[in-house]
Amino acid sequence: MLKPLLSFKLTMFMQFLGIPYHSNTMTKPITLSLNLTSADSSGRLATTGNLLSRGAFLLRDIQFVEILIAVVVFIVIHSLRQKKHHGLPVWPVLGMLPSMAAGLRTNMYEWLTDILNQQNGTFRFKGPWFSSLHSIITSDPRNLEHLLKTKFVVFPKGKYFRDTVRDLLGDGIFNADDETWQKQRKTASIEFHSAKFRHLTTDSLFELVHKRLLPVLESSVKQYISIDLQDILLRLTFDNVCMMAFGVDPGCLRHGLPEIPFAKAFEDSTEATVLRFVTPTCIWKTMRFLNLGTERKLKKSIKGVDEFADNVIRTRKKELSLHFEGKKQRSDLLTIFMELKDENGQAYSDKFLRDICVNFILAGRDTSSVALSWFFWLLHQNPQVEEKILSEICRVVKQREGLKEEEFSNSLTFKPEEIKKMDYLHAALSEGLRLYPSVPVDHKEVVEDDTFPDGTALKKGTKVIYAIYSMGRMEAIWGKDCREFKPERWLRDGRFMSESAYKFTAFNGGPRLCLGKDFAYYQMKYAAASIIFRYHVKVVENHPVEPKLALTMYMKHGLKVKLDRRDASEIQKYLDIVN
Ligand code: HEM
Repeated sequence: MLKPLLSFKLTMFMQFLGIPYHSNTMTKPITLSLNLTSADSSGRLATTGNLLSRGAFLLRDIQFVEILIAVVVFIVIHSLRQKKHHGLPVWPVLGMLPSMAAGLRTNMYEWLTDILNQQNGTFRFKGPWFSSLHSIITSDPRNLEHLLKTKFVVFPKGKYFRDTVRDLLGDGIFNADDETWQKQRKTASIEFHSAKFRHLTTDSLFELVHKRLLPVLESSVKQYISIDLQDILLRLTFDNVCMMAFGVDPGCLRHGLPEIPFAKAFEDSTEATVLRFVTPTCIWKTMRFLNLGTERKLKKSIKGVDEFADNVIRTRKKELSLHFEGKKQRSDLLTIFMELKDENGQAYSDKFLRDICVNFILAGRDTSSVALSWFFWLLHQNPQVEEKILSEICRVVKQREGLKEEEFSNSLTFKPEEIKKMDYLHAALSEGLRLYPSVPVDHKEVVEDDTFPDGTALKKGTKVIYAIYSMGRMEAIWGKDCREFKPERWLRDGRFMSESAYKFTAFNGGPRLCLGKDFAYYQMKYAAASIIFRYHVKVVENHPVEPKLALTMYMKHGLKVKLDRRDASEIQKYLDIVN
């Protein structure tokens, strides 16, 4: 890089003097002065003077070049030496951006994990001068407890996060702080714990699994074709969460797997939003202003999301205003929030209602489906875990009173209390989430000077990123076998034992602990048990599996699998074992 630049400069000056010069013949200054003396003998004094001054200029220039080389070498060595202290080289002007760019081209989360491991769990990312990328990145459970619980008020989501995702998430729960957040959290929390809402969600899941998911899977078996399991699971959870949020079934999961414009718009908008986090703010804001590139895509996809939401809100308002006698009472979030009033006694605006629903869809759609995708991939590599899950399913169902053996057929359905008893499955899903958390990194902002328990000083305005993915791969937290898939680490005497939320942060912790955690486990366990009981899920050979850079941890190339139906003798084997 440096050599061509210098040789280009020398070539220019040689040409200026009229001396033939090739970059590979680094002519020494002495040779040059000899040439100048021989030119003197021709008696042309003016030319000689000219040449002498040109020569002096050249010598000065060569000194300049040498100084330049020395400065550049110094900068390179100095920047590289910073790696020891800061975890990464720190370049003038660009800070750590070149290393981050390289990290983005590989597996970003593994790249981050390596640095955090070298830096004892916390490091300071220095972005380019005047950029918004400076931050503290941590995976230390002590710091997590401090920021998520002990000093919760000092670490809100903050202005940077809110500004970055506002176009998509508005003032919805994921993107709100203070009263706006509290209000939504309180209402949604009451709702999530109400029996009516639980029935709505479990009933809708039951219908989706038995009337849509299993028939779609069965049809792939009959046709001997492979399917993208991640896509199918995303459709399942999308339909399920739209029922919870809007009370509307978009019908993504059905035969033929149709492309639903709302689902597509939703996916595109989350993808384009996440790119803002790795782009200096001034650049994406300029792109947004000029309606260019990813910002143009974002604008278009948000329009698609808004159109769907506006339509549902308008229809629901009309429906509620009619007050049909004897009409079945709806218990979705949209209806609940529509019936509430704000602090001035006014109904919530359509925009706010849209924000609430979009945030819940984001919360409930991508998280459980990507968690299940990674889980099935891990099962494929750990068949002994799959066997233990199947054995547990058979043992739990066998405890049913008056059970007949023919019930162990393709039409078996699980009862909610049976799902609860499946501790090993619960442990296996938790283990999957430890290694592949659906939200791999999360973000906070410091609103007053503070210090982390590990001694890191935090200035007001600092951004803090907690690396949930990396936490699952820290020997200091999980021991030497931290990279192994071992559901047993979650069990004591066969019972599931939960871990501290600051060590296992897949569901966040403190006052902002995931509101849908219990439902998510139920949903994942129900879907997983229903699939595992009927099929072996085999990942197609050589299918590439790697995470995609997004708000949630998608598999970049989906999960191509082929299903094999389990035969009755296999189930019988497990029934005999449990007998
Ligand atoms: C495996 C499944 C899930 C995982 C791993 C998960 C994880 C998380 C995480 C990490 C957060 C914190 C996000 C943040 O503050 O930046 C969160 C918040 C939240 N989750 Fe979940 N989630 C899951 C499923 C669900 C489901 C199914 C729902 C409901 C439909 C849900 C509803 C929420 C809500 C409403 C919040 C916001 C809480 C708040 O800010 O007060 N989640 N979840």
